[in-house]
Amino acid sequence: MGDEDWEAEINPHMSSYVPIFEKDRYSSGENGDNFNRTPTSSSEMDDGPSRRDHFMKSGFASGRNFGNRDAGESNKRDNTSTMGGFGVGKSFGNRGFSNSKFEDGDSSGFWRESSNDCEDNPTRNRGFSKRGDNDLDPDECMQRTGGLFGSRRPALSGTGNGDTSQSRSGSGSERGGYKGLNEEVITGSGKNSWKSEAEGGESNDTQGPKVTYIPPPPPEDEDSIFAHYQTGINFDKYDTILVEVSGHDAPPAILTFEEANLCQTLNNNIAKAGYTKLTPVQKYSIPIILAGRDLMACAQTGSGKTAAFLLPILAHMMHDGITASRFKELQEPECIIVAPTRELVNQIYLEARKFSFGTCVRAVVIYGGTQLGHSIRQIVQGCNILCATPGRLMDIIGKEKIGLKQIKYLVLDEADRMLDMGFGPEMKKLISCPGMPSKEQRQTLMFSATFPEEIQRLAAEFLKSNYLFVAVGQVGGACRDVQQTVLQVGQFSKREKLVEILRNIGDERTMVFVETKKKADFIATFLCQEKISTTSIHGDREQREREQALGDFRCGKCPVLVATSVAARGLDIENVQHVINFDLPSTIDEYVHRIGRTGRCGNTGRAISFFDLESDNHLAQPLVKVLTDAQQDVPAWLEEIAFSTYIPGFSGSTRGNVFASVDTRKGKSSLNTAGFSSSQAPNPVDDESWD
Ligand SMILES: Nc1ncnc2c1ncn2[C@@H]1O[C@H](COP(=O)(O)OP(=O)(O)OP(=O)(O)O)[C@@H](O)[C@H]1O
Repeated sequence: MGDEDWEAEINPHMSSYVPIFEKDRYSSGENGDNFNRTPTSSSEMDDGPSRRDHFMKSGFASGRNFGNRDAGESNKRDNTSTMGGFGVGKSFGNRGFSNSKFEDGDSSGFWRESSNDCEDNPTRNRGFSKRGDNDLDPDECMQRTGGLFGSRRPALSGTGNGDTSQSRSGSGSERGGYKGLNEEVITGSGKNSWKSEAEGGESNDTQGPKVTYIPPPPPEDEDSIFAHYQTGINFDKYDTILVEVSGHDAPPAILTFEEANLCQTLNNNIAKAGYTKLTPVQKYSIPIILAGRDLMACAQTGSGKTAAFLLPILAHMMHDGITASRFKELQEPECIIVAPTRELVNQIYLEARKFSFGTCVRAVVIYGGTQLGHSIRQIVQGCNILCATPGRLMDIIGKEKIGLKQIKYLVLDEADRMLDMGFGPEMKKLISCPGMPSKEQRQTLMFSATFPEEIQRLAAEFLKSNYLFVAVGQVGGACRDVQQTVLQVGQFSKREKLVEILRNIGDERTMVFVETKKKADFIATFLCQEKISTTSIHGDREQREREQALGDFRCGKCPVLVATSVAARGLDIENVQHVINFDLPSTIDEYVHRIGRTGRCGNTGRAISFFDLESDNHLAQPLVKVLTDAQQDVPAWLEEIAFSTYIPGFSGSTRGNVFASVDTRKGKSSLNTAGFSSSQAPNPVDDESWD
């Protein structure tokens, strides 16, 4: 089936929809970036762009709201005749949509696509290469080749075009992604190219289009900085969770913020953030970090790990005195925080900005998919805390905008992810960079909700030997505030079931996880056609689109977000009441992170997972374990599958190994059969479904 067929297939369904648009926040002017416009296109001023084009470019803005927009607003959007979205190119063309009518319940077209496309094949990708989604963020994650700690990316090279996710592995459109509105990219050394923006330019003009996106600055007013959501009814239940600290001479936990003895400004900021009581991970981690110890901390999703490292770091900085920010070509931050996805790193930055409000500590965020010159401009204005994704960080270090000599704190958030074979090579390079203080000279902090054994062992290379290990509850366990349901749903019934559930849910915010980028596009389109306001986020979308999608979801404009694993970790979005695993992930760790997007900070949430007997049996055993540990009902059929697929003492099969229940320094973990964690999978391609 060709591109035209796909267009013919989808167009009739789209024609009746006019998607919603916000005023184009990203167009020229507001962020001072003229490069994102299409210079040859007069169409931004034109009337009457086709509805389909708008739909294609809006990121599936909304089914429900279609029809509500006035033409003037939509006319602001680019009206190129190219359908950059689902319509043409490699996105969906040639993917076998023939005979597939969305309405007629015949999903054969889509599923034929899956089976014909090795990138997406849900069956073939199970286990080892389940992450064959290609949904890595090529700018952050260079793991496709090189194996464990071997990356194709030259250390600190300036050759990698740090500005362009596209340049490393093809443009978004080349890679099959949705290509959104106003996503013009400028290549070469034209007047608008990055080369003219940041000194030094780049040597690889021929490598591909430049990314020119400049994210809009976050709001500066105090109310926005301190905006927060309420803790939930189960917040106090955190106190009952067992905490284990291992390692020598751990300082005692604190019970209140006052005991931490933080400076007044920090205390004010904590109060303004609405924090009155410490969460368990904070009670234990804050004194450990204040005592200068290295730490590996594992606590359930949504339980306040970010503040657990930010507050004591800031307290140290305030206490020791830091150099106030001032313009310098080479900045030497005291703290670097790395995280695996752009959205997460941005979120951490906003937290750092909140807690450092009114101090002279300046936090900066840099991440891929944005203009490199913009990152550099942020840094040279002063930088005490640098929040970064690994790819962009290494580029900036390579460009000698960041010196590492002053680093006192190195934080790996989602540390198991940062150390696995996807990001591990970059992290190894980071700690071997010239100037980076040795582990004896710096404080290294690692946080996650999951910590597989072998990752703990890898982590030792980064940590002082006397590091402390804090385990809040079951390491790798799911948050108990999430009510988990597993339904047996075959591939061919999934869409129908999804629509049924979403209609029952109504307008409540729901994240739908799928396994591939193309499927994310497909399901989002399908839901829009079903008049369910939906947007999507995945690694093939332009950064602008990703941020727009997240914004639309956060504010409730699109209450359904279809996502790949790129959104599985760390994201803290108010009011996400439901997570639906349309496709189960390949690993139990990822399942735990995904469902942790709901039920945060003492609030309750629901997770519904479609279990496909054809492809998900390997997850039965760990799923039963996770459900049982979280005191959830376990369906009898799932127990049966788990029993029939039970592998005594299973560890280290090609699917991964048993996840840790304890600090691995205590010896082999006593539990559990629940593993199949991601980290041991040897094939770097496995990581493609990340960012
Ligand atoms: N002591 C506290 N009191 C009130 N709210 C808190 C407290 N600590 C954290 N929070 C809030 O709880 C939410 C979840 O925190 P955070 O994102 O740090 O969780 P996390 O443990 O890092 O989750 P994940 O494992 O998903 O990354 C945030 O909105 C944060 O502001």
